[in-house]
Amino acid sequence: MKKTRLDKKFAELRKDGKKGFIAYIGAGDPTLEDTVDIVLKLEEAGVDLVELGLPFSDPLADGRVNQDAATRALDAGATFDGVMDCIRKIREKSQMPMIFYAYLNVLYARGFEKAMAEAAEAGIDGFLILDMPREESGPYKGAIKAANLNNIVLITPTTPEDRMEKIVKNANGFVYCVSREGVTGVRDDGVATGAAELVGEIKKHTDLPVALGFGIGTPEAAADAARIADAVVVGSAIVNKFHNNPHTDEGRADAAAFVAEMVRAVKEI
Ligand SMILES: O=P(O)(O)OC[C@@H](O)[C@@H](O)c1c[nH]c2ccccc12
Repeated sequence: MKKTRLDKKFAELRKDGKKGFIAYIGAGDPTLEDTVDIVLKLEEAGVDLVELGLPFSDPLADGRVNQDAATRALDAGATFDGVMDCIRKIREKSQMPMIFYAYLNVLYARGFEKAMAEAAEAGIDGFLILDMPREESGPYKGAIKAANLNNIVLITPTTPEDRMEKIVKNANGFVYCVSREGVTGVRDDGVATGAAELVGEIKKHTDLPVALGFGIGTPEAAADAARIADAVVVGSAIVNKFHNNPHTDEGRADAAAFVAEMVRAVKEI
């Protein structure tokens, strides 16, 4: 596999002894034009990698904030083609690594191979297919590889260790460690207890970087997560901030400043 922008970014972070900051937003929330603007603002804020959720009507792993973001995107008319155009527009201005978070249904409806080829051509570096069990992934793995895309996988606190070993063998790019049970969403109790052990377990089975996410929404929690893992993922807190702020240059700059503060906390540990 040829190195993607994502592979290069993690190699660079490792070399510099720095932790990564990963921001999640819903593609098309509130519109696809806004997504172009928001992604560029995230890059300016120092984010290393952006995860874009492909809007889907039944996002079963997502909490309220991300569900609402997907609904706003669908209501505003975000389509698969529209999202690809949005990625192309971002790529005219940015080479920041970007991956898609997707539910299999959306890709299956498009035609899985076609979806992979189109996303890669538009400038996406990888996929995390949220509801694809390892046991069912056989027919899809080849298409992800053929498009030279990273195949990111999820490990959760309920993943048994023998299964964890098999899941990470399939992965490249990084492994996403879900810090707690349940769905996405900010919690006010900081990083879940047990997250450090879980990251340690994962690292027994892979040399890939491990990113820790779920429930992180403050600079303090982000720094705590960065002490445990190679990268930190923040989703709902960022989605919320961009949604609740006025959709003006000033409002966007304020939301970006909130992100920059968390990035700083991660880089300074
Ligand atoms: O929102 P949180 O709690 O900050 O967690 C990150 C999360 O939003 C993002 O990584 C994500 C969005 N949708 C998902 C579905 C499954 C796992 C992870 C995700």
